[in-house]
Amino acid sequence: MDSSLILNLADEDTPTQSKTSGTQKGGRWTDRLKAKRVTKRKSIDHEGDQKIRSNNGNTEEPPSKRIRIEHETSISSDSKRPPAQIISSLFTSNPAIPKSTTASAFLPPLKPSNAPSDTSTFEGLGLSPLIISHLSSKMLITRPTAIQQVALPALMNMKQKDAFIQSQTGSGKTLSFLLPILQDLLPLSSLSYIDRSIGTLAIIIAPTRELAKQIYDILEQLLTLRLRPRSDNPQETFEDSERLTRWLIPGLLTGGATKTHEKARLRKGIPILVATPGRLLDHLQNTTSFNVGKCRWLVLDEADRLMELGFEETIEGILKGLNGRQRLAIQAQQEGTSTDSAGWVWRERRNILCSATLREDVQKLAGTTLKDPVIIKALLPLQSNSTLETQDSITESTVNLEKFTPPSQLSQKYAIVPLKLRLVTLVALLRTLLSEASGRPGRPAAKIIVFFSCTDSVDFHWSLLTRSTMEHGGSKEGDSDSDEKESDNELNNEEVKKPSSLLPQTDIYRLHGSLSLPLRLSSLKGFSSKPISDGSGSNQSSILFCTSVASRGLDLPLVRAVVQYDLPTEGGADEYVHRVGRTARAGKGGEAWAFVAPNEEKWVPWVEEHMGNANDESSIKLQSIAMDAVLKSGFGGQGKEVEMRATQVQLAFERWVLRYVKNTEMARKAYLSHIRAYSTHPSKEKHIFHIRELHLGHLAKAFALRDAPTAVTKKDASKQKISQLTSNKLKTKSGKSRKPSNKEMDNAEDRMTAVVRQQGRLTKKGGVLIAGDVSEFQIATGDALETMVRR
Ligand SMILES: Nc1ncnc2c1ncn2[C@@H]1O[C@H](COP(=O)(O)OP(=O)(O)OP(=O)(O)O)[C@@H](O)[C@H]1O
Repeated sequence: MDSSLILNLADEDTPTQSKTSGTQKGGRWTDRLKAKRVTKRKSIDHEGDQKIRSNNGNTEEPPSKRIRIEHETSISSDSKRPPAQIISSLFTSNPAIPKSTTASAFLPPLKPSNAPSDTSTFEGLGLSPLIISHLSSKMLITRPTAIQQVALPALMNMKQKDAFIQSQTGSGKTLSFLLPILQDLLPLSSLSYIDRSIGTLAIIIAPTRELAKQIYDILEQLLTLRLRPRSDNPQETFEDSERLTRWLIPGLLTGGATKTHEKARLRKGIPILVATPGRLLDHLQNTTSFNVGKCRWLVLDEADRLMELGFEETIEGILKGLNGRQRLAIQAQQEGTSTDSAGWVWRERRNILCSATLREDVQKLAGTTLKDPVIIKALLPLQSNSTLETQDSITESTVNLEKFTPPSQLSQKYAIVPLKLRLVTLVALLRTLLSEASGRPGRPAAKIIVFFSCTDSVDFHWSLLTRSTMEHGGSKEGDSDSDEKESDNELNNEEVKKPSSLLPQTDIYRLHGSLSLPLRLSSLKGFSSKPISDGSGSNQSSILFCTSVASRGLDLPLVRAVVQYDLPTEGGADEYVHRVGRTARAGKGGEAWAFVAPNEEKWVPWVEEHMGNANDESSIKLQSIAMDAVLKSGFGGQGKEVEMRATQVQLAFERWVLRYVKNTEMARKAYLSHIRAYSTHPSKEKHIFHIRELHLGHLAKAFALRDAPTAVTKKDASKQKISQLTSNKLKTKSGKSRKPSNKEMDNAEDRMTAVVRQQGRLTKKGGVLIAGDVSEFQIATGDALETMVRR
């Protein structure tokens, strides 16, 4: 084996001091290198004990030193010398978990705040019987939610003006505006000349393509509406009757199709249009056949997101375009040059803004878009004496009246997890959440969403969990090199779904903004589709790994839990509420989990305070769950066995990362991107999330790296130039990348296992790791992890 192979892995845990003390001046370079290695190994032996002391009264190294990782560590393929990687136990040298946050009392879920009403009916609100019957027979919607109770009468009253709808996540805002639009347009079906060439009568703007598609799908469902049979023929069924909504063609303008294709559709006429802002403005400016002169409704959905994405000017352009075209259309009719609208009743366009929050920027948008708006919102929590209200203007008191809160039935939990243990705790938590759903006949399979900080982290964790196994090689395709080509192991950009052997009967999907639109849509469709039975009576569960791209507005049915593995870097507490709002929708139950590092514990009271009033008895509280309990329920076993199993899982991940250079590079890229994302927390959150507080060596473990991968200096980190730093690879002398040998990997693992065993944390019987109580662990497959936990 080539003894000149160099692993350019940096070691953040070795004090800079040790580098200097181990520096031998003069002599041959090989001697200098040997001296450096000896110093290095010594420092590794004391890793953890010297660097970051535990909470037993010992001090921690100042944060500024922690992020200085400056020297390279060499690795020799000489079997007598263990590779100089950091081989640390997962369970030592972790910062203390504050006692107050190890576990808190069970908080019983409250009455749902976004559920359909028990008492109110759609009939009572004045909705057409035709629409009511369609809602109940085709969409299984029988009673209105709180926001629908107040929005429908207000919006169906044509004397009312522009409106602002504000309500919790999952409370049914979409139907609050779609139903009044439908009720308004339906009577036009009886006009003799009506067909799709009437042009666009209603436009709904959504900030992203996914949201636009979701609204379009609901609209399509609504527009399959049929009128009652008009003939006396008893043979004719409701289904056979003429569909008088046939002219009400829904359309989607998101830039997904070619412009020529979109233009052709617009020329034919699209009476109800769902669009993203940029594409809509483009057609308003450039497509002369786009007939919007008679447009009666304009809805801006997810207004807060529209503002965050910088669409303010685009929306101003859209308003100008619509107003201009309407003026021209009226003028043409007055001058008798228009023939398509004889008898048409012109009506001023009604503008509606929907948002879960009424922040300053949303108020600004309301100011430019809405004329004397009425505020429509449901005061929550919805109790028998609660009020539903409309107000005549947006005032300061309106804005401050309520904080943006998640649905009250949502169970919100958090666990304080040291950085080194994040990865294994995530696996344990997912296994627990899945196990609660599996194996129980009649229960639907679990759907879980996991949020990561950035695209690279999503891709890395997706690859890691879907390709690694507990088999010795750590890689799915097999143990020997011949079984698996490195190229097969690369991330395939066309793939969004894969099963995971660590999470039985589960497909993992991924979603982020760097995927193409068709892939994003197919990922969402796959994740939210009905679970397929595997023939044994149990259903396939699904997990979605995603960035914040999935936090707003997406209505993914029956999501059982939302896990915020990385807390939001943008959008503060509101973003947290949007993310958790992907579960507990329309009165259903749900769980939200947040991973909090020990140094981030101030986040908990901070987010609680932002969601509710601290002095109020009914203020929102997050329940603390001890990390040990999560590990135990995920991996099973008693006492130290839990730690042993977690260690085995971590080792499997590390093996996979080391197996191919591509894997290592993916892990490093994700690690660096994560640090970069972490550094973007706004300054007002720096007292909670400061990059100086990140222990980079421990964080590396969370990316299954045995070392912090690069020479990250404090200066560089703060300047966010991390990505530009040299990436570390196993290199040959000639500079070519190579993967570590099996021996190198085994040596590293033996040392890690030895560290754990020395501390009395690992027991071995006949070479087999022992497990305790099997019944704790409910998932069963033929995988090695299951075999291990069942022993
Ligand atoms: N009256 C109702 N009864 C039962 N389910 C309903 C009712 N109205 C809406 N829903 C369902 O509730 C879910 C959430 O609706 P919707 O997506 O409109 O919520 P939202 O308030 O817009 O949420 P977000 O703020 O997260 O975008 C959807 O699956 C929808 O079909």
